[in-house]
Amino acid sequence: MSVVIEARDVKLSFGRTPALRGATLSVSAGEIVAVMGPSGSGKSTLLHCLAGILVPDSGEIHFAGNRVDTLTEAARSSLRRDRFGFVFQFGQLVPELTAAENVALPLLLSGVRRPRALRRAYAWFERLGLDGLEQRRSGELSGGQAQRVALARGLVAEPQVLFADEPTGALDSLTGEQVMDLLVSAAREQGTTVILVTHEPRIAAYADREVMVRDGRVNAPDRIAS
Ligand SMILES: Nc1ncnc2c1ncn2[C@@H]1O[C@H](COP(=O)(O)OP(=O)(O)OP(=O)(O)O)[C@@H](O)[C@H]1O
Repeated sequence: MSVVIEARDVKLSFGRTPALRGATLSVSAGEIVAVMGPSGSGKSTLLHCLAGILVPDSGEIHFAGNRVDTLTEAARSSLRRDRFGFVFQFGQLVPELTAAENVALPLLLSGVRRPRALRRAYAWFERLGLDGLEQRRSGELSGGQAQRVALARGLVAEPQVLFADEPTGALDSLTGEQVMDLLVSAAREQGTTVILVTHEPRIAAYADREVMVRDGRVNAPDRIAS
C-alpha cells in the first residue's frame, strides 16, 4: 500500500530537552497505527510533527508525497483544516456550542454553509449512538458521550489522516473500548488513516500495527525486547 504520511529522521528539542532524536515512521493509506512508549518518550511530539503542528529542527515530514515541514504556517494550517482530523484525550469540545455545532465546526471552518454542515453533523449522532443528544452542551454529556462527539468532529470532514492523542485516556476501560470500536469502524468505512497515541495495550490492540517510541526514536516492539 502507498505511504500517505511519514517522518524521516526527525529531531526536535524543547530548549535543552531533546524530545525527538531521529524519529522515522511511515504509515500507509488506510492503516491504523498505535504509537506506544513510556511517558516523556516523545509520542505526542512525534504526532504533532506529523500533523504539521510542530516543525522539526531537522529531518523531514511528508504527506501525500509532499514536504510538510517546509510549508509556511498558513499552508500547514490549511493542510490541518482540510486533510487532517484530531481527537484529544479530553474531547476539548467548545462549551458554548451544542454537540451538533461542535461536530459541524470543521465543516463550518472550511466554508461549508451552516444548514449543510449541521445536516452532515446530525448524521453522526445516530451512527455513534448519540441520538437525541444533538442539542446538549458539553457539560451535559458523560465522558464517553463527549468523546464520541469529539470523534464525530474529528471525522466529519472525511480527513485523510485522523490523529488521536490518548483518545480514551480519560475514560474507564469499557467506555474506552466502545469509543475505539466506533473509531476503528468509522475510519475503516471512510478509508481514513489513523495515528493513535496510547499507553494502553488494550487500546493499541485495535490498531493494525504498533510502534514503540523510546528516547525520541521509533522502533518496532520486537526490536525493543531483544
Ligand atoms: N512544550 C514543551 N515544552 C518543553 N518541553 C516539552 C514540551 N512538550 C514536550 N516536552 C518534553 O519533551 C519530551 C517528550 O514529550 P512528549 O509529550 O512528546 O512525550 P510523550 O511520550 O507523549 O509523553 P506522555 O506519555 O507523558 O504524554 C518530554 O521530556 C517532555 O517533557
